[in-house]
Amino acid sequence: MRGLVADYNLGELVSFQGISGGVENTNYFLTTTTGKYVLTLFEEFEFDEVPYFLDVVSHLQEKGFNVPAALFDQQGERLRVVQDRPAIIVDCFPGDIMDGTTVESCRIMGKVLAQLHTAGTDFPEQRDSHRGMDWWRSTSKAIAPELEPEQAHLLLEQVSEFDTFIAQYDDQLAKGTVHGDLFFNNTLFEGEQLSAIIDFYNACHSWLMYDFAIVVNDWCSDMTTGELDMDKYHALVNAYIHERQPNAAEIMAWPHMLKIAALRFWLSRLEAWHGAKDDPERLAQQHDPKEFQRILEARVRHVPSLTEN
Ligand SMILES: Nc1ncnc2c1ncn2[C@@H]1O[C@H](COP(=O)(O)OP(=O)(O)OP(=O)(O)O)[C@@H](O)[C@H]1O
Ligand SMILES: N[C@@H](CCO)C(=O)O
Repeated sequence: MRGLVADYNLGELVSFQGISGGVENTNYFLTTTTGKYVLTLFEEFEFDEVPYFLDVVSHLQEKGFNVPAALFDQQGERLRVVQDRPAIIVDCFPGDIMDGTTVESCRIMGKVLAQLHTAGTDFPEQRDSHRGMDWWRSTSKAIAPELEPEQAHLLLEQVSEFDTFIAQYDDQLAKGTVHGDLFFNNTLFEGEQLSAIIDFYNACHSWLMYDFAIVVNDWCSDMTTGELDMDKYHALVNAYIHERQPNAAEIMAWPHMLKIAALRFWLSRLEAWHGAKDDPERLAQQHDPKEFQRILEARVRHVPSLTEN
């Protein structure tokens, strides 16, 4: 670690500490004589896949967002290899992960999400999601036999319903560069102020309404029931719409996007859960798939309108 830090213009290493929060990458807080930083080792991507994500973040940083762009070492490299993994160092932002969302934080997120979507539309690179349509079609077929019949039916039925919808309306829905995983635990707040958005490693070129739905499902749902907290929902949705008005097809797509966004995280959690089931230590670190099963079931029962708030 001392040798790595010495390759950057960050002064000398004082201390470092592993971060236990994440599930996808390996992260460390670094304290040096010039400040605090975060080292990320990418566990899911090979070296050549990482530059896209670094370019997304630097594009958004240039547009004024508080996002963690990779720092350059003394050779002018921002992507390194550490312990055989691609690795970067970024600034450590002030603020904390909230224990839960509030109506006010939802309002802030709605506004900033619409601004992020607008800022991402002129990003020149396009990358399909590695957890997009192809992935959920094949993974749902692979996971379904492991589920109770009722759950398997829900999963396969929803994938098929979305296929039918998107075949007809895809070209009418705005696409752009989106975060893809903007859960509240990927934001830092200092009091009521949003101080940073982190973890852009699910960024991709996709439907803006899909990204909007990912955010609403996580920020506005009661995780124990899956139901929406309507005060949070109105705050987030109204703030978004105030900044970026969805077109008629996007408004019609809203229930489909909320359902498929819930399914995507139900499925990724199921996949991770099944992958870890023989290793109790890894299993204990996994997010609970049931939370997103309940959110999907709640969205199948009812989706509030996007516009009549
Ligand atoms: N630039 C940063 N500034 C401050 N804290 C950070 C920064 N990057 C990461 N962290 C801290 O590290 C934690 C894990 O980071 P991150 O969410 O990127 O990991 P991850 O493995 O991708 O997590 P997950 O997959 O669960 O979303 C964050 O919750 C946050 O506490
Ligand atoms: N936000 C994801 C984990 C990281 O991709 C989840 O909660 O399932």
